[in-house]
Amino acid sequence: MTESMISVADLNAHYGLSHTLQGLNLRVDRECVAIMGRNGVGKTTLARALVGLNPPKVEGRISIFGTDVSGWAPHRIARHGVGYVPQGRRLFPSLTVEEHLTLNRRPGPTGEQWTIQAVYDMFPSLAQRRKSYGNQISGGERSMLAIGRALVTNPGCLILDEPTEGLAPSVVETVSNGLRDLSREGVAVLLIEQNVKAAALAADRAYFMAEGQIVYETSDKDDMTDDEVLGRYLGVSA
Ligand SMILES: Nc1ncnc2c1ncn2[C@@H]1O[C@H](COP(=O)(O)OP(=O)(O)OP(=O)(O)O)[C@@H](O)[C@H]1O
Repeated sequence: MTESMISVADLNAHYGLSHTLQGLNLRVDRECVAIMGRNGVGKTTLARALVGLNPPKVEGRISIFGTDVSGWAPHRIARHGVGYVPQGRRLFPSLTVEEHLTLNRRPGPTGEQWTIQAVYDMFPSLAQRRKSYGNQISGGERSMLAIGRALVTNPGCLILDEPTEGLAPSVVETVSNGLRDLSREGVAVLLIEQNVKAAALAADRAYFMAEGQIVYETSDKDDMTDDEVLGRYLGVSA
């Protein structure tokens, strides 16, 4: 059997005495996989561990494209072909929309198809704001720019931490459809998402996370939005 694009085995993370990730296992192939879970269960900690932004203590194995990247620095993981859309977006107030894209643009494992124009085609409102600075755009535009900035690196794997936060429903749909299409083109997409409808639209499979572990896995879209399932594993409803 060939190794998955992302493979995580027995991942543990600690913040001081707090054991945040507790022996977590997951895999992502050429598909879109959602991670769903309540606030504070460790979703961001997981995303950060995958891209090398570690809390004080992390143990376990993280393999990306068949290479063990455990302990690698974030820039090395990025160069390996991993795109990351962080929560909080981390944009630069002194750079324009276009400069954010230009500075990050490079060919990646999937070639060069994600040009700046391709990002503008996906998010037309960014094209209109191309000369605006990172601190002069709306929350939704910030999310779009953070996604665009990851896409122009032409990643082979894309990790997104609540990318639809702050987006209008029509743009949520654009993003979800875009992520689904990206996975169809062979990119491994790991989508942390609290918007269950957005997750179900984009994802082929979902992991439900609670207290630092995966507690449920499904590839049934109805399950992903089912009130009984969501209530049982996440304590929320769709
Ligand atoms: N820098 C830190 N120092 C200490 N504890 C932290 C730190 N960052 C996160 N934690 C704790 O680790 C746990 C997991 O946090 P994390 O941000 O990974 O959760 P999350 O599932 O992404 O939550 P949310 O959906 O609210 O973003 C929480 O209890 C949080 O308080």
